[in-house]
Amino acid sequence: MNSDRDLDADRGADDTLEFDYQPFSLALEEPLETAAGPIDAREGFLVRLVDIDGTIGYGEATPLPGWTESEADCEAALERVQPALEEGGPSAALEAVDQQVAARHALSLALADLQATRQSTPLYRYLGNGPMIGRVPVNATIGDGSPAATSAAARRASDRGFSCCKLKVGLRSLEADLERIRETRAAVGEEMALRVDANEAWSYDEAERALETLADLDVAVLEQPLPAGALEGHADLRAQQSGVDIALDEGLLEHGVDNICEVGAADAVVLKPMALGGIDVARKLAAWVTELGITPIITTTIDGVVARTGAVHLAAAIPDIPPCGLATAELLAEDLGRDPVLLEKGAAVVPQAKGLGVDGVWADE
Ligand SMILES: O=C(O)CCC(=O)C1=CC=C[C@@H](O)[C@@H]1C(=O)O
Ligand SMILES: [Mg+2]
Repeated sequence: MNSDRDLDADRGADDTLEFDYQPFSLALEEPLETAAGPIDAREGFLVRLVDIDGTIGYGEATPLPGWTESEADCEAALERVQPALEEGGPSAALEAVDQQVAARHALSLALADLQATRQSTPLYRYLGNGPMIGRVPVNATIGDGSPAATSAAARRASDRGFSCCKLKVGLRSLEADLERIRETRAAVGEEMALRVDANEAWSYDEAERALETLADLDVAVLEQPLPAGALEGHADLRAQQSGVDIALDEGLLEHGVDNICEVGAADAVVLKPMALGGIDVARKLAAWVTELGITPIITTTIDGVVARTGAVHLAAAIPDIPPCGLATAELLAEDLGRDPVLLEKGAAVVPQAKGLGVDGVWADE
């Protein structure tokens, strides 16, 4: 990717970058029930960089307990950005927030949006220098609920053209979850790709038992069945060769790519740019795991329009990306501004305007 070095090379113009941030709070339509607890609102900070010509770059930090630094640590990191920019430019500012992934995500996204906007190129092309991409495939995200509610939600997704659904499991007994998946498969037919995400809730025995039924029900991916620490356990599940891919999400944050590869713990990894420190970090990880034969899946942490759109551009910069967890706008009851990403037949239509393609989000604009 072009990097903040481009901006540093432009120093002069960038000596006068102005950084600012605004807090926000977004309610969800209804809580997303996960095995790690419900997510009912998302609080964070919208950030903005303005250069001497008035060109703007937006970023978003939406900390999520368990996944990123706390809101207080995030805000403290954002406070360090302006002085660091004045001292040493964009690289120094990124270094000042290096240990706070949500804050770094916000700043690096604002820098990338600014630079892509200056180059009059959509963010995904600035990131990847690749071909024009019109759309990226996305999955519907379905929280815990009764078998009837789960299968009805999957059916609605199918009617809207989604060809992949991810179901949250792990809040009820294994048998009850398997019943939900059985009913869902019956409701959507065999064309729909199904994934399940247990958010670390299962024991090894439960996961092993589950795999047999999941394979019978043609579930494509089982995400984070065991606690993040259980690297060998995930490797053992993979060794069963059930036909169901094992994906690591929390486990990637805990162990990193090298350790996962060493023991062969994953067929796929879930990359949440806002929990990894930025779309630049996530993109490098995606390229690295692809080389190693592991599939990257891009998702959000149920964020506002700025971070979500950044994740769509990231997915568009990755060749042959499988369905990604990017259809999360509809889980929110409100947003920071107009969504430039249309969802059409199970795909996100990638904005082709310059930069992120997000505007009108700053409170006094
Ligand atoms: O991947 C998706 O379909 C949407 C994002 C998603 O599922 C998650 C977002 C935030 C927190 C988590 O509970 C969850 C996940 O574990 O992947
Ligand atoms: Mg997950």
